[in-house]
Amino acid sequence: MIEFENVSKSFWTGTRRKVILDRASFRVELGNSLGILAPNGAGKTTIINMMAGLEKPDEGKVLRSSRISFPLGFMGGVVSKHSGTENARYIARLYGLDADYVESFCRWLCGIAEYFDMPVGTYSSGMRSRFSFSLMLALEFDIYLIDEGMPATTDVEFNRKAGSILRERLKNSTVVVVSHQAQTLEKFCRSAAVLRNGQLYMFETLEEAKRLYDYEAHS
Ligand SMILES: Nc1ncnc2c1ncn2[C@@H]1O[C@H](COP(=O)(O)OP(=O)(O)OP(=O)(O)O)[C@@H](O)[C@H]1O
Repeated sequence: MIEFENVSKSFWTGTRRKVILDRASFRVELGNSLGILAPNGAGKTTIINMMAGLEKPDEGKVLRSSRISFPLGFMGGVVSKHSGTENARYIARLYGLDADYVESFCRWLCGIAEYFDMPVGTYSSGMRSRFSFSLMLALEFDIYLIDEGMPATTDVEFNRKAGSILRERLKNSTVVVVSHQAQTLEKFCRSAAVLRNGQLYMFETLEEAKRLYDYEAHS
């Protein structure tokens, strides 16, 4: 579970304070995949980073009691001068997993041929996206964090393979997806929330969340 307890977060832009969350409290429960709808710049990435523990709230607490992934696309743990193989094996060991399995799973899924043995710094942005998505799916988490603002892959075959593995994984785990469009959430999420005026409004269904989101967009 991830629980936000009275969390406030804002950024000072030099002229004003940009509020992302204002004493917001909500929970992500295991087994209830959540989609968060918010317009661009509202703070989707910041919230995902707080869930992952990469960013701290200004006030309040973020309680994390499950195995929570790094955000999809996050390359913080990946060393550019090392190859895909070396990174996959190193990260497998960090998570206490079988390095042979993680390496071969990533090699198979990301489909970047000989580049898997080349330094990650030489990868194109599409290759990097495929590598980080593959790595995330090779590790086992209870909650997967996906920021659709991250570079998406344009490789149709990869998207199909990775999408079906993610859907399979979601039978036993939970996902949090943030997006500015409801369509992205439809595939993965049962419930949904709308980020608005520093609060996260939770709904049981995506339909209900869409109603508030569309109303906001047109008012
Ligand atoms: N370190 C920072 N200092 C100042 N402002 C910041 C900082 N980080 C983010 N912001 C601002 O906070 C707001 C929310 O940023 P965030 O990246 O979380 O939004 P987002 O909803 O993910 O945006 P997008 O959909 O465009 O990716 C933006 O206006 C951004 O410019």
